[in-house]
Amino acid sequence: MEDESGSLPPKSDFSAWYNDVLWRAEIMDVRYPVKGLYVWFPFGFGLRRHTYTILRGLLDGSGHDETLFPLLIPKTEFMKEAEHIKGFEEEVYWVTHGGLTELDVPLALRPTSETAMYPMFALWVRSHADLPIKIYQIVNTFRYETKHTRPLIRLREITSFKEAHTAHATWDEAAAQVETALSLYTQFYDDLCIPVIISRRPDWDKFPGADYTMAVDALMPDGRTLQVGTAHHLGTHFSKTFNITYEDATGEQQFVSQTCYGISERCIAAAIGVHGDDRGLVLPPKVAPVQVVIIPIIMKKQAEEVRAAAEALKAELEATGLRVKVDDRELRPGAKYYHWEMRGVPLRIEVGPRDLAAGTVVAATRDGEKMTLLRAGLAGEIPSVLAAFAGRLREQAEASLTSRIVQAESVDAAVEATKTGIAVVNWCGDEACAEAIEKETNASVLGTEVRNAHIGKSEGACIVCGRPGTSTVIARTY
Ligand SMILES: Nc1ncnc2c1ncn2[C@@H]1O[C@H](COS(=O)(=O)NC(=O)[C@@H](N)CS)[C@@H](O)[C@H]1O
Ligand SMILES: [Zn+2]
Repeated sequence: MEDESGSLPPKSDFSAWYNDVLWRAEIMDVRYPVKGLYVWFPFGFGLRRHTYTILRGLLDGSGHDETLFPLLIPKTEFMKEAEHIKGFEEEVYWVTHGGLTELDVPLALRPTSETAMYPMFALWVRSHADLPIKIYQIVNTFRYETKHTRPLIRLREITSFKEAHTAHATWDEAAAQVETALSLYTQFYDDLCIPVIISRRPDWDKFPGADYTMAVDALMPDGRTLQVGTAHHLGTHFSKTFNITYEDATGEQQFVSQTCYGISERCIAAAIGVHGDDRGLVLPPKVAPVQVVIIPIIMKKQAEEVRAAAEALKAELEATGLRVKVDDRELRPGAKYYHWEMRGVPLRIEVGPRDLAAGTVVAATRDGEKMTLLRAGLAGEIPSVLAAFAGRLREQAEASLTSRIVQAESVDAAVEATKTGIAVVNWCGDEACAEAIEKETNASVLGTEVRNAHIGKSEGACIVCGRPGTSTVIARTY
């Protein structure tokens, strides 16, 4: 499937680079004959698997139980929560027939699973002792997106939709769970070496049926932000609709308070976009399908010894849990370097006759650090080499984000700042002022109550009307 002809566009031409690298690094095959649906190549599927292993570990480690609900939702349930319907009625796919038989109740393909899960929550929750519920599932969901679809970014079948849903005795407990979700997401993106900005979405952008929405945004190389996660406080909107109640200590029936929080394969789009370079992917070691590639330098003499040494090293590194490949194809080394750099392999180790004689190897990390390492005890060195590489990825991404966050004291300054990144402005919270800002900047109000080490909690006059405002992030978005 590899297409060596021609070269990858420069990353500065991000849209072309992104589409091309998904093909050349064998992540996704976009030729599937349904708009917004794409095929995972095996290498890409490995990247997905390692990424979601981290996410599962964080969820399981913070008291969530993984589960699985049906894909099909009866229209009777789907149509129960008014705001939810309004928010999704233009996006939901309907199944109307089973074979030649028309269904008496049309079935929705889940766009998200509130209306599949919450009728069951009503059966599960009787007393206080049944709370909290903290479950998640990693499933495919379907949204008839009318905006420009893009692999990993805006899909009609979201293949890797991690949705968590919780139920609590009180509103405050649910609010605390939203905070837990946000710190879990921050840890997850830190594992991917991706810095994020967390903010509270304006009310017109919150999840349909939620009290409020907290969002996690990453900044992509083209200066647009990508919403890579959200956490919603649902209050009692859904528990009132689906009658999810528990008997409290006084014997009163109380509606539960709920949250839900989701991440899709956009997390992989962010890892590809934020870290990639002109030679292809640059993958954080924790998620790289191949963490170390060994290149035997085959010469006439000692060819067999070199091959054997490469295989022995592979076995030794795999024994420590690393994902290792030996590339002994009949290709010149440069072609091999190109192949694995395209696939973002964090560490390359060259083994040749000179190395055998010297008892060393030449190692190169994907960001260009070259070093000669002792062959003896090499396996013990790799984790720190990879950790240092991940640290450099994190620093570079952090620097790239902060260099594109600009405090803007006026609408004109916000127009300039949002051409390349994120403007931080004071906004009074009035929708009319937001519309004025969005119109002038051709960007969006991402949110308020901003949480990011580099963005202060400034207060000051709204840049439109002059009334008291608070710091708000503005950016062009996907
Ligand atoms: N069409 C899409 N393609 C890829 N990812 C998407 C798409 N729509 C939403 N997402 C991602 O999925 C996340 C969760 O979606 S959501 O609508 O905000 N929230 C929910 O559906 C809630 N039920 C929480 S699970 C979003 O933050 C966004 O990162
Ligand atoms: Zn204002």
